[in-house]
Amino acid sequence: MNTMARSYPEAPLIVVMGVSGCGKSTLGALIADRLALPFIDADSLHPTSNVAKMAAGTPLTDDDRWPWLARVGQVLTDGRRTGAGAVVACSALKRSYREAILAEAPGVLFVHLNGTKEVLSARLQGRSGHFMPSGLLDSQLATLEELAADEPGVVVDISPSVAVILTDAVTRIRARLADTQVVASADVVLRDFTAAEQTALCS
Ligand SMILES: Nc1ncnc2c1ncn2[C@@H]1O[C@H](COP(=O)(O)OP(=O)(O)O)[C@@H](O)[C@H]1O
Ligand SMILES: O=C(O)[C@H](O)[C@@H](O)[C@H](O)[C@H](O)COP(=O)(O)O
Repeated sequence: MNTMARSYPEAPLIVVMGVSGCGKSTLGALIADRLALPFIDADSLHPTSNVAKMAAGTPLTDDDRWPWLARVGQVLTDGRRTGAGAVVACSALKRSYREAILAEAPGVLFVHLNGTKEVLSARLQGRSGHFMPSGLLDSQLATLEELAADEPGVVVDISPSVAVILTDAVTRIRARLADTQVVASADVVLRDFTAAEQTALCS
């Protein structure tokens, strides 16, 4: 295993963002593993009323999302306070949502998983056992305000395989963290895939 350790002044706080089906849960967990950080899926932070609403095919409103975004901010703040850092999968569709997260947890780096409607639709069609219906994709795309160049973050194309996206994301994150020193109070171990992990991801 090729391992690289680096000291940072603060624990990394990363939000993996984008519309439903872009790969936040899948890639968020893998990015967290690669950066040796805890992973939290913001799907689990929604109140049951939000989940019921989405499951019934109704898009959330700002008023539905604000309390949820506050919980996301709290989880990130906890990651900062404990020194553990955090990777959170959270759609964070609008700039105002990202600004609210940043107000709560300054220093967050956003990783926007960006893809075409065709790719997103295919990924959602292939997913089972999730409360979010694929029919909400249009509303998600209409709500999305893409990560702008003046926001703290990186944009990653989701069309390739999970393994390729992961390598791209981690490379961009490492570069940004090295540039901005946004990260980790303790040593953060950034490791490459083992051969077994590569095989599993590419199968
Ligand atoms: N690069 C990829 N190639 C193929 N399938 C993918 C890729 N990324 C994610 N998936 C699949 O697409 C679906 C949506 O991914 P998921 O992580 O649940 O997205 P999100 O959390 O953003 O809604 C899942 O079934 C997942 O396994
Ligand atoms: O703001 C929203 O409308 C929701 O939070 C949505 O964007 C989010 O993505 C859901 O939690 C669905 O879950 P998946 O993104 O995992 O499909």
